[in-house]
Amino acid sequence: MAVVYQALHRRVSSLVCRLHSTYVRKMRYLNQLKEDDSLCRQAQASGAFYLFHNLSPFLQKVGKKYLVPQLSAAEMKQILEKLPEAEQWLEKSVLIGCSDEHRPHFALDLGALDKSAIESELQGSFTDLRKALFVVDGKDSPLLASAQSLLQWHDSHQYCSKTGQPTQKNPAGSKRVCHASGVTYYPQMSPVVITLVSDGSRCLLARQPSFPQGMFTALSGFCDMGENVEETVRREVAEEVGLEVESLRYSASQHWPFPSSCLMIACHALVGAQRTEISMDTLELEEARWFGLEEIVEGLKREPRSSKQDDGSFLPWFPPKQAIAHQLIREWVQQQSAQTA
Ligand SMILES: NC(=O)C1=CN([C@@H]2O[C@H](COP(=O)(O)OP(=O)(O)OC[C@H]3O[C@@H](n4cnc5c(N)ncnc54)[C@H](O)[C@@H]3O)[C@@H](O)[C@H]2O)C=CC1
Ligand SMILES: [Mg+2]
Repeated sequence: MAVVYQALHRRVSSLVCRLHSTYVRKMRYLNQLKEDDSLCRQAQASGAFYLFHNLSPFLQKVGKKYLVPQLSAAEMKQILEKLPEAEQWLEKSVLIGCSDEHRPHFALDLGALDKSAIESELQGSFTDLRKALFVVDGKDSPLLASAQSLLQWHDSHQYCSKTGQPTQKNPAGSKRVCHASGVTYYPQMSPVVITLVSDGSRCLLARQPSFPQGMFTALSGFCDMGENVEETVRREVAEEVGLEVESLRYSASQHWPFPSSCLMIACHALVGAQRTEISMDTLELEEARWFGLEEIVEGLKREPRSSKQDDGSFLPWFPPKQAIAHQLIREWVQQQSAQTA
């Protein structure tokens, strides 16, 4: 009876599944792979693999374009067969998504192998993520960022912080377990607010000494334990530029892999038009100032390369479109342009 019931249940589930959209089916499949270890191991055999070497993604340059190649499990085995424990290597991979046709995608770091040997065999190069994100196709940047963050998290959570014993990852890489203490560790992100402060007609941008010359961006800061987003925005703006936020509006969010997996929560904030005198935190910032609409529009057009002046100074430029700061600045321009039209 139980067998009949299970068969019926499977049939109904598969019928219900077929009624769902491609997106829903894909998300359910990915969740199954995270929960079902043997299904995930089987999926590796038909998977596509993205390669990293010490957290730098593998790219191929074709003409002027940088491609992010996917390798089949068979191609992976060819590369790995030169290693003593080839099978165990595939186990180190982490699940990072799947195609609409349910071909699972994995990322694998081959940091223990000779980098130049792989590069010449596969005709490409392992490229620092800070460069890779900005040269690949827009749809590939979030994939590289999340894959690298997950690999980085596994790399830095090899041991249980309670017992000091090694932790084991599940095949999908969605968690690590310490079998001695029973503690399960899940990949973590740090929430960070990024705020574009405006006084109604100007916006405030700042730079840290570590930024490339001439680059200004919106104020940012990590959320403290126990804070909500509104409290972090108010505190960070007060700390960094000495201003009081009167109101704020959520814009969008973005996963950001630097320094290690942040969830960037982007907001627009308004300060009183009569209370705009900046008192800058010189420990964190090198410069913070108000920008008018015209200067922002010019800055958005400027390439970092063309920012240097003959006298050695730099004209302001802003983060590229892959960074959520760029989106905040563009939204502010649209809002100002609509107001003045
Ligand atoms: N995608 C984007 O458009 C942008 C992203 N960001 C990212 O936001 C991050 C945070 O911005 P900051 O102004 O530097 O933050 P911040 O103003 O909070 O200052 C950084 C300091 O906060 C402390 N801190 C507290 N929690 C931390 C944690 N979980 N991890 C590391 N440090 C922590 C450290 O002492 C660190 O030096 C940056 O790392 C940057 O990569 C910043 C601007 C634009
Ligand atoms: Mg900050």
